Amino acid sequence: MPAGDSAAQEASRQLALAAAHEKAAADARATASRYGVASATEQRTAAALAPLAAAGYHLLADRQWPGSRRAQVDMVVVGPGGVFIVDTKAWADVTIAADRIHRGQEDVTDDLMALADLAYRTEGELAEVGLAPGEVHAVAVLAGRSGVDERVGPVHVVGDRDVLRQIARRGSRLGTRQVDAVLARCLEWFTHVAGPAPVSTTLPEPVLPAPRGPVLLVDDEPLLSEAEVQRAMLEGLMAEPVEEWMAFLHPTQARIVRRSYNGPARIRGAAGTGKTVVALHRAAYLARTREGKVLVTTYIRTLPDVLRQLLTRLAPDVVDRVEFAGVHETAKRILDERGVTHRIDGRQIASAWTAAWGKVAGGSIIDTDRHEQEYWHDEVSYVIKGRGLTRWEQYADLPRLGRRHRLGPQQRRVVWLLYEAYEKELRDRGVHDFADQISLAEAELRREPPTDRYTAVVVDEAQDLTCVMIRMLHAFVGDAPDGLTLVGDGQQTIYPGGFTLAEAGVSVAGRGSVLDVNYRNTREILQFASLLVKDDEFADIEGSTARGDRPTQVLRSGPKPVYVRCAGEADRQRRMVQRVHEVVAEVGTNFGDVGVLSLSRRGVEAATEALKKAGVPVVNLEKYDGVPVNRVKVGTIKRAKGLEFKQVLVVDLVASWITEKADQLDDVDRERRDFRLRELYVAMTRARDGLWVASI
Ligand SMILES: Nc1ncnc2c1ncn2[C@@H]1O[C@H](COP(=O)(O)OP(=O)(O)OP(=O)(O)O)[C@@H](O)[C@H]1O
Repeated sequence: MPAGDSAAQEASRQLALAAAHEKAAADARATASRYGVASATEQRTAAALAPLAAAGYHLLADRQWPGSRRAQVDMVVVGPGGVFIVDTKAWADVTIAADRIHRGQEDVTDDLMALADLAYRTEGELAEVGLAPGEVHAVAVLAGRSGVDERVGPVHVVGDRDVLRQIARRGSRLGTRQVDAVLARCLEWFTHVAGPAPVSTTLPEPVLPAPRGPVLLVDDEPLLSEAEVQRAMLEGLMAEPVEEWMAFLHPTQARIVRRSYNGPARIRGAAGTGKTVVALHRAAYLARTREGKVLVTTYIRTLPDVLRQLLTRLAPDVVDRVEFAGVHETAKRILDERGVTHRIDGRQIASAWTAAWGKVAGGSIIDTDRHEQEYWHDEVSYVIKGRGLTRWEQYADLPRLGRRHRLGPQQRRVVWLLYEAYEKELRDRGVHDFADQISLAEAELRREPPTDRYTAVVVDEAQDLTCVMIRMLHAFVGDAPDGLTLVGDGQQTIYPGGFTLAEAGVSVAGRGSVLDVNYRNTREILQFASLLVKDDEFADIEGSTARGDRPTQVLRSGPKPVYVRCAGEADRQRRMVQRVHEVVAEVGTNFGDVGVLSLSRRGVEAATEALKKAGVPVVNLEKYDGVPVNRVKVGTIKRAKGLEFKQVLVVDLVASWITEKADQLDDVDRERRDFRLRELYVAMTRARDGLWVASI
């Protein structure tokens, strides 16, 4: 090869090398400038958050992005207000609209979704120590901005002047013990970044100029004045602390809240095991993670108000995406929206029943002194209408689940005639009863299925619902994943009309979860109440005859329940008033912590009168909506479903109800006894600390 050729080759090699160096230099400069901005803005966020350390927060910096070898999390903040995964963005020209975020023309929403995904995975990790999912927050901080308070999906977008206030205002949701548990888990989950990535030595290291001091702020403006910092911190300190269960759960509960069920699911557990707690957290979780509204419903009309109050404190961010309504209210809304006329008129309904009874049943073989008319009314309302029966053949040999008193063909025939007559009387008066309201709504939803009215339906105290009610609620969501969640306890079944989910067209096979730690009652109260139902069997909605779930753990203990045998009604009222005065004299117990419960309305009236006469402030449970009020709550046991009180007084027991032997009773009395004892069991398990039962 001629010498000139090799010189030319070497020259071009050198030129190529020089070009490679130039390119490497340009790349390094670009990276450096990115790091420069990032570190300056991150430092600014860190400076903004620093005052949180004085309020029990831990600021974790330089943490690895779990699951990624290179990416880092700017800052993880763990403290009384929960866990915040903070990512600072040095983005100019940011606009947020319709759940998307743009940087100039560029849609950078996906960038934030990576943060959302990390928060979601972190929720799962921290559920293992019991942290409720709503306590993990993804926060994107816009450097140099203030007055920003937006959401892009699950990510909270704030300015760096706002971030302190946004975190501090969460207040005190976790105690020190819980913060420690969460922190320990976070330190494992977000590992410390070991050191810088190895540097390639192919190119000679450049000689760097001496540093001219750290770059701390993007601009010279101070981030927040001392007064602003104090104001932000004070807001958090003034916020009322939430109850423990609102932020911290048993790991089993936390896992169930987030569990994905590929269709309708059932969550069961004995009284006081946190079913309502899980139902509320799950509703919030579903509202947070899905588009659309979540319905929380139950049979008792007044309970949804109480649940709404709780969710307002538990998950204020999503409370407006969760609808609370009793099943009848839900049916009414559908009928009103769809223009289906229906008229409910209590007086007309009662008169239709009386007329039908008089025409068909009075003096017949079902009109005996073994049953009050109420029994047959329940047979029509719950067993026939509740199960949606419209043809005699359906009823003729129907297994009447949960109703022990067997009916022969003749009796059934009369019951059916009574039903027919009652329906005619209702129609003649132009009215519907409450069971009609449900079946009309169910038929309407079947006729024209709703497209996206609710993304999920969560039913609390599901054992109280009739078959048609379940069908109606199922129609909202069908078998969609996580669509229908039924939460309840068959042991607390106090209405007749048992049915199986198969009959309602719902399958929860393989999608069941059980809670088994009692958080509410003391061991002593639970032992006392459980005696009532120790040999009880009930028709379970999953199709078997079941015995109640028993908690494997009862966390609290306290004084033994008090059972008093009174000389008569007057003596009972006197002792009841005395007991109320005794318990409110205890430290930490007020009138508002006391529930006086009765099987009958008559018992409620008598107790109310006696308490009022003694100057004790009372509120009827029918009027109680969960807003704390310092009055003794008086009501029927049915109204007390799902509620709890520090002190419970059960005021209209008859001694023989407890002592009578089940095997010495016939079917009629046995059935009556089963329902009565289950109802008393519900009453007694409302008590957290103290139980007082009076009989005559
Ligand atoms: N993880 C928890 N930590 C602390 N308290 C809890 C927890 N879970 C539940 N509780 C408390 O236990 C009590 C019972 O909870 P909840 O009302 O949800 O039970 P439930 O199973 O729905 O009861 P029931 O069926 O008898 O109505 C409530 O006071 C609740 O706050």
